[in-house]
Amino acid sequence: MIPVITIDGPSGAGKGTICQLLAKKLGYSLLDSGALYRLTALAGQLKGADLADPDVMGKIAENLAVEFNVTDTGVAILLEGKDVSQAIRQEQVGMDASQVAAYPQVRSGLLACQRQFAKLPGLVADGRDMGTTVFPDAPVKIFLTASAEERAKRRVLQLEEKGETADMATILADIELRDKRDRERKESPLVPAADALELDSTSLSIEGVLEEVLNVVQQKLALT
Ligand SMILES: Nc1ncnc2c1ncn2[C@@H]1O[C@H](COP(=O)(O)OP(=O)(O)OP(=O)(O)O)[C@@H](O)[C@H]1O
Ligand SMILES: Nc1ccn([C@@H]2O[C@H](COP(=O)(O)O)[C@@H](O)[C@H]2O)c(=O)n1
Repeated sequence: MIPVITIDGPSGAGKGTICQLLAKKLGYSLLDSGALYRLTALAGQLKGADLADPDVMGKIAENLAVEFNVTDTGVAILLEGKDVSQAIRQEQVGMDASQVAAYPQVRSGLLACQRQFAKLPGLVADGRDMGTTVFPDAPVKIFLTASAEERAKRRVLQLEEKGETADMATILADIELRDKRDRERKESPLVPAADALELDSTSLSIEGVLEEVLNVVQQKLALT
């Protein structure tokens, strides 16, 4: 069986950061499922599609021409051959991704693509429904949270580090809207899997979270 570690949770909880560090440490592959929802939204925008049409967006999701190329500096994400690694990180693309992610047609359109990431020696999967829907049999499931205020603070710092201006009140409102959509949608809502370990990172450093996660992984997978 391929060992899959799922880390789900709301925006800005630190999933991406921890998943990257964990995958590197264990030599596992990495699935950034949020990138697939962002790519679907961006592909829709570039094609001039109606983002409010679930059937149209579902077809776009199912037929995404995407490549993840590992480079010395990180992962280059290509959409139809064009590097969109930066473009998909824009706040507006994140908001559009959160809109189209509520459509069952989009979620089912991305399922097979996500499951193809599971390869030996193992996979670290980052998202909202990794432990509940995409990899329900994963042996290690973590649900990573932090207060909305702390997550907004982290996002503001992250944007400022990239040289962008960020308004705390706007970012907090965006985070709360995304949380609401993710938690209240009918299809694969953001909820911890029954067998997930919940970890609140509000007052933990990145190193502190990684240490706790590694402890859980070592216990569950009996790694040395
Ligand atoms: N425990 C922590 N303490 C302080 N800052 C953190 C912590 N974890 C992550 N961060 C920082 O918070 C920001 C958001 O983290 P990250 O992108 O990993 O969150 P995420 O859960 O993947 O969000 P999203 O789902 O929206 O992509 C980053 O700048 C990251 O360095
Ligand atoms: N498994 C997932 C992953 C993401 N989403 C939605 O996509 C949006 C963008 O994700 P990021 O993690 O890159 O911020 C996010 O706001 C979710 O609405 C999802 O539904 N399921």
